[in-house]
Amino acid sequence: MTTAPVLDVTGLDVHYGVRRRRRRILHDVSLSVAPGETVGVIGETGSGKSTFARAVLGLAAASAGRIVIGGEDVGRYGRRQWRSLRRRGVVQYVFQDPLRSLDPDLTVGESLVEPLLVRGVPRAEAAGRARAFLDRVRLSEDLLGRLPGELSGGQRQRIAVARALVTEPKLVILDEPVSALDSANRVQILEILKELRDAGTALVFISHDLGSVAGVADRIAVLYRGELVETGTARDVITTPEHAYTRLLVSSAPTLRSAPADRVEREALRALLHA
Ligand SMILES: Nc1ncnc2c1ncn2[C@@H]1O[C@H](COP(=O)(O)OP(=O)(O)OP(=O)(O)O)[C@@H](O)[C@H]1O
Repeated sequence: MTTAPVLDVTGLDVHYGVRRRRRRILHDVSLSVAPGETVGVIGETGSGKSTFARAVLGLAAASAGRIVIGGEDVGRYGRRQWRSLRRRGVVQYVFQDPLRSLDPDLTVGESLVEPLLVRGVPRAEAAGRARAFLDRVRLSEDLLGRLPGELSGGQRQRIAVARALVTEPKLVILDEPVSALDSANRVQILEILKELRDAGTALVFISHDLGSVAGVADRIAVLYRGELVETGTARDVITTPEHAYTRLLVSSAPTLRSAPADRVEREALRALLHA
């Protein structure tokens, strides 16, 4: 028996600008994510990663292609339908800047409880679940009464992760969730994501850093100049990268190689890419 994908993107094109300023940012991007699967989307700056996240969340308009989330074709969804999709716990998101994912006027407790109340969970149960999630992201209950502005960057991002996952949505899009954090916080959030992944939510983890994605993702999709040039299991993409750009990424990530990166090889790959 095959299970239906929780996210199914086919032939996605996104353009920005109008008339002579119109530029194609994404071209013919197709990606399918199974329930409970973690897919890493990696690419250099400007390759279109955030645009992909925005299109999947209905924040950037597709000029071609189809996006199906949890069995719903969201192509023509308006703002209200998107809100309903999030409220029904189908899709959630975490951005690089946690202040974009959190309401600055809600305390940590309110931020965690609100999505549960909206879904009809009784208040006492919602409060209990919020506390349990604080524990899962390794934060103390003392923070429940604080506002996002009264937390450190790492604490804020953990709250953003907890808020996105507290309703146990089918799909969470994480756009550079660890890029703004120091290395200790980065490692902790990656550990937390690994644990939460095992709870059954599908994650799309977007990052420019192959090293961050490698330990969390089941599959990796490589975006280069707006096109997906390679998709495969994390192991295959890292051990036998096919596209020259992927080989360059792998050779530039020292923690993924047993031997030090070879400069001559990297220069040859760059030359190949720009030929
Ligand atoms: N609102 C916009 N209007 C016009 N062009 C845009 C807009 N947003 C992004 N772009 C352009 O689209 C391209 C892709 O941007 P995007 O933010 O998706 O890249 P990215 O891979 O996420 O990069 P980064 O890693 O730096 O965040 C870039 O050339 C960017 O300048």
